[in-house]
Formats: sequence, structure tokens, C-alpha cells
Amino acid sequence: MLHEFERILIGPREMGLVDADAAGSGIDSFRLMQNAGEAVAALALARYPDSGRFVVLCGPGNNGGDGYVAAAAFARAGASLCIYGIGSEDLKGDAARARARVEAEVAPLSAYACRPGDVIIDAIFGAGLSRDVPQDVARIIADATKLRLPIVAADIPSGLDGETGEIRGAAFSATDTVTFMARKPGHLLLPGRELCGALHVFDIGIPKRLVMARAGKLWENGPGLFSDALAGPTAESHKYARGHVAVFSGGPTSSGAARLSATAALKAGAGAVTLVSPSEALAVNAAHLNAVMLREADSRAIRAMLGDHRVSAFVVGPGYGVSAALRELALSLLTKPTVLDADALTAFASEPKSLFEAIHAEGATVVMTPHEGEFGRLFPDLASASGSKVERARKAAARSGAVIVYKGSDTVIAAPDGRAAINTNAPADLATAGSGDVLAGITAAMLAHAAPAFEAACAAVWIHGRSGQVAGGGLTAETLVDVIPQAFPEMV
Ligand SMILES: NC(=O)C1=CN([C@@H]2O[C@H](COP(=O)(O)OP(=O)(O)OC[C@H]3O[C@@H](n4cnc5c(N)ncnc54)[C@H](OP(=O)(O)O)[C@@H]3O)[C@@H](O)[C@H]2O)[C@@H](O)CC1
Ligand SMILES: [K+]
Repeated sequence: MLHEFERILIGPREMGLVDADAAGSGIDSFRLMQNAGEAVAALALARYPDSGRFVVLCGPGNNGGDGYVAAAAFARAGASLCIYGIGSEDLKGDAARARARVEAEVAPLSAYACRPGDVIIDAIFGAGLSRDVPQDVARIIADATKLRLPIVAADIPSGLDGETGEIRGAAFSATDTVTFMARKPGHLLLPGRELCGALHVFDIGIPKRLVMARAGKLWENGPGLFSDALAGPTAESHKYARGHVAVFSGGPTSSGAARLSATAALKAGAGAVTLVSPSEALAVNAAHLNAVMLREADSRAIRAMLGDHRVSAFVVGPGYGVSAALRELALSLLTKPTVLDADALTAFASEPKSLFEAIHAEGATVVMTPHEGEFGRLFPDLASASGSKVERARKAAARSGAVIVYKGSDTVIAAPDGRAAINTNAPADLATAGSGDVLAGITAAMLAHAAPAFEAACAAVWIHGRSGQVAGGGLTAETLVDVIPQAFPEMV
């Protein structure tokens, strides 16, 4: 399990503050730049010992400074070297100092023509990228991409926004990225994650407490975030002590989704699971269930479950059908921890406020699991707002009062108090029919273990991703459910 420091993600702006704090506490900032640049050069020399030539591309800020330090290290190592820079005569501070120590000629960046055999050291833009890259940089990126040149990026591939993971006009696709002290959100969010290649985090000597002091509440998702919150089921524990999940089924032709949620909840360790079914779907549900209990959905049954202390979490939405009745049902369940998924999200598209007000008024424990389309229906203004997926999920959580699982290949989990995690273990195969229903069921099982909503959601997303890895290529929602228990041993 990763130590907490290794899981934190720190935005470029906060990293700038860490930098200033380090300088303020008497740490030599030029020493930090030297450590950074030398780490980049060391990695490149180790990875490409037979390189035709190292081409160091240096920008106008401190990322460029790292590049000049790397260039000096290549020269000392006797490697073949070319240096191209933007505004190399107008550099300031540490970058100017690093440039002054380079004896080789520095040509203007626009003069660089890629050629096969080059290994590019990308030190054009790092944390300070503030707009789309200029045309000559975009041209070099296109040429290097076409020739598939190896690229070692300093801090972050140029053109990639370290906060959002978005591409500003064009970005290098690196073979390796060497970043400093801690990863940035843009290294994990898509499409950024796919442009970083192998990501190396190098300790350049800033005390960890300074980094921790500026880090926001953002982490890579993983067991360290949630394993303490999950009381593991023991051999002696009574089935109801491991929680009882109730899942609401749709009608006879759309009952499969709820059954997937129900069986996933059971496999994820809920002590008992009941499928609550409309009378007309009882027969089809009964034909497909064994360990999951079945109960007819009438108002008496729902009242009884709300009053039964053993019933600990609900799932509503998968395959239910969008209707006013679903809105009413969802609102009536909020006295217990509830997962709202699929149709239960779309049902509130025309009146999301009524849901959010009810959640806030009730102080309800709710996890909502929207994919991109459902997120856009519930939070249309946020979906089209600029900023990162993390920011959008955080705002949605604060507004709704629910923990938001904003699904995708880079699922973000966000809590109303601002905590957030980016999930990275989901294989592409997980994007299959019924996968979301499985996630909703696992989430309810975690809530039924009495885990707080944020930790429950983080655990569920991670278990879901890990199960996807175990199930492998060609997985279906059914094979995914079967392997859920195999994800658990890796959580401790
Ligand atoms: N954190 C640490 O502890 C340490 C950090 N270190 C390193 O410092 C890096 C951050 O340095 P940084 O702040 O100087 O930013 P950087 O990325 O060099 O760019 C700023 C320059 O680029 C310009 N510019 C921006 N976008 C542009 C565009 N689209 N097109 C054209 N120009 C554009 C911008 O101009 P401006 O926006 O001001 O007009 C400014 O001149 C960090 O990534 C790491 O590598 C290490 O040395 C060791 C310690
Ligand atoms: K860079």
C-alpha cells in the first residue's frame, strides 16, 4: 500500500506555493532546479544509452531552466547534444543561471528540425503553461509524434495542463516523464495520463511537510484511502452485521440491471441482499435469483424496510425506468444510505434542486454515480464549465450534498467537503453494458459495512476497477461480478 505522501496529488499552482515556501525557509531554489534537471538527464541517459543525439528543448521559464541543467549534465557525460531554446537571452533568475552554465550553443527553438535517432528532452513548458502552445511548438510536437521520437519530459509533457489533464492546442506524447516531489492531477486525468508514458517521481529535496502543507484534499484512489474505514467481515460476524442491501428492480423487461446490482452487492460482502420487485417482475426475478432474497415492492414493504434497522443501504435507479414515481421513491429512501444510479439520476434532470434540497435537509448519506451524460443532465452548467473534472465533481458534490462518482476511464470521486480522488485502475474493458449496475451494487455493499460515503465510494470504484483487471479482456458484467471477491485480498 502506498504511503500517504505517495498518494497525494498537488496542482501546479500549489506546487508554485511550495516552491516559494521552500525558498522562504532558506532552501536554495537553484539547488532544487539542479536536482530536477540532473534527474531528467540521469533518467534519459539510463533509458537511451545509445541515443544518436539528445535534443534539449528549453522554454522561457523554470521548466526551461531544468532543461539547461540537463544539457550541462549531458555535456559532462560526453553525450552528443543539441540545445534549442525560447528567449534564451531573456531568461530570469534560476533559469538564467542554469543557462549561463551551458557552454554549448543554444539555437532558437523554431530552428529545430526533428530527425530519426533524436531523443528529445522536453523542457519547454511545465507548471507555468498558461495558454495554448505557440505554433512553432505545435509544429515540433507534430513532427516528433510523426517520427515517434523518444521524449523525456521534465515535470509534464509540454502542452499538457497539469491541473486539468487537458491538451492546450498540442502536447508531446512522452515515453517518460520525470516530475518532482509529487504527481500533479494532470498526470492522472485523461487525456493527460496517456501522454506521460512512464511517470517517475523524483525527490528534489523539498521537505515533505512543506508539500503536505500546500496539498489540497486530492489523492490517487487506492486502498490507503479507505481500508481503515471498512470493517472487514469476520468469520463469526452475523450476516446482518455485514449489512443488508435492498435493490429496487424495474419492470419485467428491464429487471436484469437491478439483479446485477444485487448480486454484485452480495459478492462484495453485504451480509444479505433483497431485490424489491414490482409484482409483474416477481416471476422473472425469482427465476434468476438464488442467494438474493426477493420481496414485492408495495408501500407497506418499503415502510417496513425503512423502519427495519437491519436494512442498511438502498440502490435505486438501474433499469427502473424514468418516472415521477421513481423520483418519489428515491426521495422516500433518503433516511438510509442510498446509491442513486442511472434512471434515478435522469429522473431528476428536470428538477435537480428538489433532490439536492432533500439531501441537504435530511443530512442524507447519498452516493450518486453519474456517467458523463447523466452528469450533464443533473449539472448542465458544471458539465460545460471550464476547469478540471475534479473541480466539476467537487462542485457537484457541494451543490447536491451527495458524494459524486463521476464515472469514466478516469473516474473522479468527490465529497461535499472537498475531498476528491482520481481512480486509475480501470481497464478499458470495464466500459461494458451492466458495468455501472455492478458498481452501484458494490457501492451499496460498502455503505452497508457502515463505511462513510466517501470511503465507501472510493472503495467501490477501486474494487470495480480491480475486478475488471482480474476478469480480463472480453469481460461481461456477469464475469465481473464473479471475480469481485478476488479484489479484496489486495485491499489490505
Ligand atoms: N516546483 C518546484 O519546486 C520546482 C520547479 N521546477 C520547474 O519549474 C517549472 C515551473 O516553472 P515556471 O513557473 O517558470 O513555469 P514554466 O512551465 O517554465 O513556464 C512559464 C513560462 O512559459 C511562458 N508560457 C506559458 N505558457 C505559454 C504558452 N502557451 N506560450 C508561450 N509561452 C508560455 C510563461 O510566459 P507568461 O505566461 O508569463 O507570459 C513563462 O515565461 C516546473 O514545471 C519545474 O519544471 C524545478 O526547477 C525545481 C523546483
Ligand atoms: K515539459
